[in-house]
Amino acid sequence: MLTGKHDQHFPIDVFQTGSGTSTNMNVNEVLATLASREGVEVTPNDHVNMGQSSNDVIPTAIHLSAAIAVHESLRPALVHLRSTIDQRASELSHVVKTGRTHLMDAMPLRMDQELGAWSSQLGQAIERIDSAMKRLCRLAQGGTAVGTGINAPIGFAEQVAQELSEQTGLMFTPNDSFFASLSSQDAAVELSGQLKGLACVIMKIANDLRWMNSGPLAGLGEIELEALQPGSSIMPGKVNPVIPESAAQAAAQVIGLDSAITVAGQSGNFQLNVMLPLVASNLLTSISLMSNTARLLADRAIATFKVREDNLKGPLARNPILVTALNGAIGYNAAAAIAKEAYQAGRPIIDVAEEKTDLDRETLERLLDPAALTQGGIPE
Ligand SMILES: O=C(O)C[C@H](O)C(=O)O
Repeated sequence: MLTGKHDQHFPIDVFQTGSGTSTNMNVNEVLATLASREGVEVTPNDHVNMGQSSNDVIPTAIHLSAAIAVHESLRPALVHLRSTIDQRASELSHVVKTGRTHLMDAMPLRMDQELGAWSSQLGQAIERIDSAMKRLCRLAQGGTAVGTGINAPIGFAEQVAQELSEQTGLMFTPNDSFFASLSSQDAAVELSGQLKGLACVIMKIANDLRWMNSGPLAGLGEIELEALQPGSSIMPGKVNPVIPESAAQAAAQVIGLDSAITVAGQSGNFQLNVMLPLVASNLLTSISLMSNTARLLADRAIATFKVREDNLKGPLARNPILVTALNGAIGYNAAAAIAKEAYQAGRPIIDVAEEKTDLDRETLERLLDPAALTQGGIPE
C-alpha cells in the first residue's frame, strides 16, 4: 500500500465523517483484502483494527504525517532558502541602497542588512516550527474510543510509539493524556499557526522582491529577477515576477487553510474532535505548499537575481533624507529646511547644506556618506 500501487482504492472524500472513520476503514479494508489475496484470513475490524479506533488512529496519523513532512521536506527546504539568502547577502554586502519606510525614501542601508532581515525572520520561523514539533511527536495511539484505552493491550501505546520512532528517526511518545489527544487538535492548531507565521515571512520576501524588481523602466528597478516565461499573452517582451507571485499566492492559501484549522480545532465535543479529516488535509497541504515555495524562491528568485547597481546609486546620492545625519550637528528643524529646499530645487543635499550651515564640505561629505550611515550610532 505504501508504494502507492493501490491508491485508486481510496475514493473517500476529505469532507466525510469528522472522526475519519471512513478513511480508517478504507485502509483497514484494503489491507485485509491484500492479506486475503496472499491467503491470510484477515478481517478489517477484528484484525487490522485490533486494539485501535479511528478516534486514536486518525489523530495519530495527523501527527505522524505532519511530523514526517516537516522533518523530511519543510525544514530542509527552509534551511536551503535561508542559506541561499545568506549566500546572496554576503555577496552583496558592498551594495548600499535607499531604505524605505511607508514605501517612502528613508535612511540608507546595505543590501546584506536588508536580506539579513529575511534570513533572521526565517531562522525564527524555523525555531517556532521546531518547538511545535515537540507537541506533534506526542501520539494519541492507545487511547482507542474515548481515551480510556479500552480494548487495547497494556503497553500497546508505548510499543506503537517506539516502532514509529525506529521507522522514522523521530522521537514519538504516547501523549500524557489520551483524553486530550482525542478531543483536541491543539498541536495541529499550533503547527498551523506557525505555518501561518511562516507564510507571512514568505509573503514579505515575495513582495519585497516584486517591488525591487518593478519596472524595468518605470519602477524601482533595483534588481532583475531571472526571466522564466513570457509574462504577457498580449504585451510582447514583458517579463513578470512569476515566482514571487506564486509564492505570495501559496502564502495566502496557507493563511486561509489555517483559518479553517482554527475552526476545526474548536470542534472537540466531549471526548472527540470531529473535524479531523479537514485538519489532516489542510495541514499537509500547507506544509507541502511552503516546502515547494521555499525551494522555488531560493533557486529561481533569490539565487539568480541581478542587482542593478546603477539604478541604486543615483537615488541614493540625491536622497534628501540623508540630512537626518545632520540632526545632531544642526538640529531637526534646520535639517528639515535643508531637505525641503533640496527636494524643491532638485539639488544634491550636500550643496544645500554647505550653503545653509557652518559645516565645511569635508565634514559634510563625511557626515552624509551613505555607506557610513548604514552602521548605526551618532554620525560625528
Ligand atoms: O470509528 C471509530 O473507531 C469510532 C467512531 O469515530 C465513533 O466514535 O463513533
